[in-house]
Parts: sequence; C-alpha cells; structure tokens
Amino acid sequence: MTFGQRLSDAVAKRGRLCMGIDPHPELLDAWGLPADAFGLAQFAQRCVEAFAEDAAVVKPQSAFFEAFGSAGIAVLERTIASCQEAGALVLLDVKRGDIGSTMAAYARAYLDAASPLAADAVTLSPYLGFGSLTPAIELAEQHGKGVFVLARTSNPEGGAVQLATVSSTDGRSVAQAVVDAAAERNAGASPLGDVGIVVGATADHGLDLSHLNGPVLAPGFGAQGATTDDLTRRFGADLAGVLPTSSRDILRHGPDVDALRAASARVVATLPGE
Ligand SMILES: O=C(O)c1cc(=O)[nH]c(=O)n1[C@@H]1O[C@H](COP(=O)(O)O)[C@@H](O)[C@H]1O
Repeated sequence: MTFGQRLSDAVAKRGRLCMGIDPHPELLDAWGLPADAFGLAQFAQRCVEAFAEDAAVVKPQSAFFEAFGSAGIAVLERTIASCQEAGALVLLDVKRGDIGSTMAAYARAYLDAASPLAADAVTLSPYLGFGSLTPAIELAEQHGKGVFVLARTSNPEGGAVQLATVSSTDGRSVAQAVVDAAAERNAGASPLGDVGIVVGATADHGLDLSHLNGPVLAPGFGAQGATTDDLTRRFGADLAGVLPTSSRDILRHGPDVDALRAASARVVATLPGE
C-alpha cells in the first residue's frame, strides 16, 4: 500500500492532528526529568503512551534525540518502533537534504524498511535542488513510505530564500516551484501522492496548492502562535489534506499521561470536522 493511501486511512480513523515529540531540555526539566538519556527515554515513553494509540501521525524531532549521542539514537529507535506498534505513522523530523548520492544514504537510514531507524516518512530540505531528493522519493515509494519537503517554513527567516523568484524568466517563488515539483511527482496518485510539503501556518503562504495532490504538514500551530482560525483561513475551511502539527503547546501539559491526552484532545476538538 502506498504512503498516501496509508496516511488517508489513518487520518480518516484517527484525525488529522500530528503530535510532535520534541524533548526540549526545558521540557525535561519541567517534567522533573534528568537531562540525560534516561530522562529522554522517560519523556519519550510518556509521549508514546499519551499519543501513539490515538494520533494518525506522530512526529519525533530527531535533533533532541541526537543531542544525547548514541544513547539518544537508541531511544529514538525504540520510540519509532513503539509508536508504530501502537498503530501511529511516524514522521521523523530530520530535515535532510544533500547531493544525490549522499541523499541515497540518508534515505536508506530512514526509509528502508530494514533500517533500525526506519520511519513511515521524513522531512526533507530541497535547497540543494528538488532533483537531489529523487533517491529518497524513489526509495520511499518502493517501501510504501513518504516524504514531506520544506516549501514555506514557519520561521520568520524562511521568506528570504523561499519567496525569492526562481529566475528572470520564471517568475514563480522558490516555494511555489517546490510545490509544483511535488505536484509533478504526485500526478495521478489516488487518494493522495507520497510527496507531501511543509507549509507553516504562521503566515499567509500565497501558494497555489490546488494541484498538489499530496499532504501538507502545517507547523507553527500552537506555540509559534498560529490558531485554528489561521489554519482554516490559510488552508481552507475543511483543511483537506492538511496535517496541523503541534509540539510544545501540548507537551507543556506533561508529565502526566492523562493530562497530555486531555491537552491533545482539547486541540483536536478545535479542528474542523473532528
Ligand atoms: O518540518 C517541520 O516539522 C517544521 C517545519 C517548519 O517550518 N517549522 C517547524 O516548526 N517545524 C518543526 O515543527 C515543530 C514545531 O514545534 P512547536 O513550535 O513546539 O509546535 C518543531 O519540531 C520544528 O522543528
């Protein structure tokens, strides 16, 4: 089954909110956990218990695990596996992007079903050229997995690159060119293609997403200030194909698992159609 199909089924059953697992040092401290691999493992385990049975997609942020070296990576491996066992799709947030041959190695690390770090999808950066991502997109497709390519990010600095025009003869923004390249890969897929994009909910994106035929990850919801009204204004009243993602705004309610569940349920209740 393709990733697009698996994602559509999961969202139909479990809803569209993507739960971020971002073990910030400040959150470990606020949860009364030590700033070491043991504290990280406890944090991740509570997130698995709180979210993985209910959310369609869970998004661990790799950086916070990598910060603890090999012990942190071991926790990430276990977290990915536990979320998948509980039925959630794992979108590993690694924002990789490299020359094609190295990209193939990153793809094997995260998208080859035989890898210990295999997730269901990864975030990718297209700023070495969208074409450099081809080995990852192809491997993802072979293994029924997906990718989410950064188009218009939620941070204020992103516009300097992403809103630039492609060339004097091609007046599109760089972000629109990323959307169009993803749309080309997704053409003809049903119900959704495997190539998603990332578009922050924090600012008006000005993009034409009508032909994308793929999922849109919308970060910036919650802690970075975007509200449900911002989401519907920017992505349409029914949020078709859109996965709003929230990390700190929900995680700050931990460490109690029931309190985390209640916080995510409160956010889900604000989304249209949920
Ligand atoms: O790819 C992402 O997930 C991402 C893209 C983007 O444009 N902005 C963005 O905030 N993110 C990630 O989404 C998460 C947002 O976390 P909160 O701001 O705590 O909800 C972090 O893991 C970010 O790295």
